[in-house]
Amino acid sequence: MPFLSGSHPILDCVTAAAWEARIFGGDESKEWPAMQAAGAAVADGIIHDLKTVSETLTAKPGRLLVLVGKGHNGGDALIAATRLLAAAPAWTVEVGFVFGQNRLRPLTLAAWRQLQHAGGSARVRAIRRREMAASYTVVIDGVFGFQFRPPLREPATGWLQQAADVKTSLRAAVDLPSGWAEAVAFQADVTYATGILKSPLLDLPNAGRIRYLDLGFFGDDAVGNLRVLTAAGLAPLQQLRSFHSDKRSHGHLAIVGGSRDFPGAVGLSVAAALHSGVGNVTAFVPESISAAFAARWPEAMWVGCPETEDGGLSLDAGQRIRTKWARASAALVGPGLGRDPETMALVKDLIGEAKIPLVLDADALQPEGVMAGNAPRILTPHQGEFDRITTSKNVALDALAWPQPTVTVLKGPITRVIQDGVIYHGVAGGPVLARGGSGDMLAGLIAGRLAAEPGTPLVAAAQGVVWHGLASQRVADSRGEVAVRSSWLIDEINGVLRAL
Ligand SMILES: NC(=O)C1=CN([C@@H]2O[C@H](COP(=O)(O)OP(=O)(O)OC[C@H]3O[C@@H](n4cnc5c(N)ncnc54)[C@H](O)[C@@H]3O)[C@@H](O)[C@H]2O)[C@@H](O)CC1
Repeated sequence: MPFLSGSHPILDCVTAAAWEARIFGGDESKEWPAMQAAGAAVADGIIHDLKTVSETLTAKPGRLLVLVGKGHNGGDALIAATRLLAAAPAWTVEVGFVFGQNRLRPLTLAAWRQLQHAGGSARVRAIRRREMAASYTVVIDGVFGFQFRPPLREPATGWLQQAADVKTSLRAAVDLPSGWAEAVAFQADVTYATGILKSPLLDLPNAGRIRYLDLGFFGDDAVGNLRVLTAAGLAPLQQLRSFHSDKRSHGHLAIVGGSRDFPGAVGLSVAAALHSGVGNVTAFVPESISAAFAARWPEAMWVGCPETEDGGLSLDAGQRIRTKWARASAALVGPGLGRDPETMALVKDLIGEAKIPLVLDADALQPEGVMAGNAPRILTPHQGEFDRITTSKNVALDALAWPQPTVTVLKGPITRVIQDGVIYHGVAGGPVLARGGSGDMLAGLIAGRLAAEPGTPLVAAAQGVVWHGLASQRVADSRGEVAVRSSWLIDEINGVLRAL
C-alpha cells in the first residue's frame, strides 16, 4: 500500500534496534556521525523550545544538567550539551554519570571527551549525585534510550528521583524518557525522538511534547501502519501555481455553520480556509450574523440564511444552501452550528444528499448524521465527539469502519489521521492549541485543502493537521504558550510554507 508522502514509520524498540543494526551494522565509524547528527538536532530542538519559555534564556548565564547512562542515549545528550555550550556562551554544564564513567560505551566516552574539550574545566564538570543543585536552566535526560529494560533500579532511581525535584525551565528527554512510565521515570516537557519515533512514546504521559528528529533514516517507501507526519508533506503547496489558472481551478469550499450563540467558530474556519490556497469560499450562516462576518472577511461570500427562533440555521435555509453548494467542490459542515433540533435535522438532510466530499466537525458530528449518505467524508472529532459517534467506547481506532469512504482525524495532544487501518500521527503543535477556536481553524484548513484537491481526502486531512500544528508552533515560538489567543494561528499559516 502506498503511504502518504512525507510520512515515516513509527517502530517498536525491537524493530528500531534491528533497523539501526541494518543501517550501521555495529560499525562505530557510521554510528558516530549519526550520534553527532542526533545530538545536534536535540540541541537545536532545545534552543527552539526554550524560546517558548523566554527569548533571552540562552543569552543569560545558565546551568545545564545532563544525566548520562551507559549507552548511546547518553552520548547523544553529551553531544547536545557540547552544541548548547557553543550557542549559550554564559552557560556551564554539570554531568551526572549515573553508572559511573567506567561503564560508558566507547562512543559515549568519546562524546564526553568532546564536551570536556569544548568547554574546559571552567565550564564542564562531572558531579556526584549529592552535588546536584536545586535549579538548572535545562535538564537533559540521557540515562536510557530504546535499550531500556524494566525495572528501574538504583542507582538510576535515586538520580531520577532527585532530578524530579530540580527547578528548571525545560526537562528534555533524548529519544524516550528514562524509565518509561515507571513511578520515578523522567518527567519530560519535551522528548526528542532521534531518527526513529519509537512506539512506546505515543502512550507515555511523561513524554511531554514529542519532537520527531528526522535524521534521514527512511525513504518515503518505508512501510509500517503506524506513522508520523512530517513537514515534508506540505512541500507540494510550496510551488508556483499554474499560470493559466483562475479561481475556479483551485476549488470552491462551502461552509455551513454559525449560530447566534456561537458566532465566532465559523469565522475562524473561514479565516483559516481563506489561507489554505482554495480558490473560493462561500459561507452559509444565519442571516443575523452574516453582515458582521462579511465586513471582517470580505474575500469569502457570505450567504445569510433563514434562522430558527434561537438563532440556528432553520430547515428553510436548506433550499438556499442546496442551490448554491452544488457549485462547490467540497463542504465543511459544523463549526458553531449549535444543537437546535431543527438545525440538526437540516444538517442530517444535507449530509445525506451531498454529492461532494465533506468535512464534518463539531455539532455536525452526531451519530446519525455522520452515517448519512454516500459522500466521502473527513470526520474531525476530539475524543468526546469520537466517543459520541462510535457505538462502542472501546472501538480500536483502526477498526473504525464506516460504510462511506472516511478519513478520521482524532484530535488530541497527538492528532491521529486514520484511514484503512493506517494511523498517521501529527505531533507538531502542543498545548498552545488547548484553547477555544483551534479546532475550528483546523477544520477550515483541512476543508480548504479538500476543496482544492477533492480527490485526495487523506492528503487534505494530513496536510491540514501538519500545517495547523506547525502554525501553532510558530505562535508558541514567538509569543509563548500562555498569553496568546488562538486566532493568532491564522497569521502564521503563511509563514509555515514560507519557512519550509
Ligand atoms: N537508530 C536510532 O534511532 C539512533 C539512536 N541513537 C541513540 O542511541 C540510543 C540507543 O543506544 P544504546 O543502544 O547504547 O542503548 P541505551 O542508550 O538505551 O543504553 C542502554 C544501556 O543501559 C542498560 N540498561 C537497560 N535497561 C537497564 C536497567 N533497567 N537498569 C540498568 N541498566 C539498564 C543496557 O544494558 C545498556 O547498556 C537511542 O535511544 C538513541 O538515543 C542515536 O545516537 C542515533 C540514532
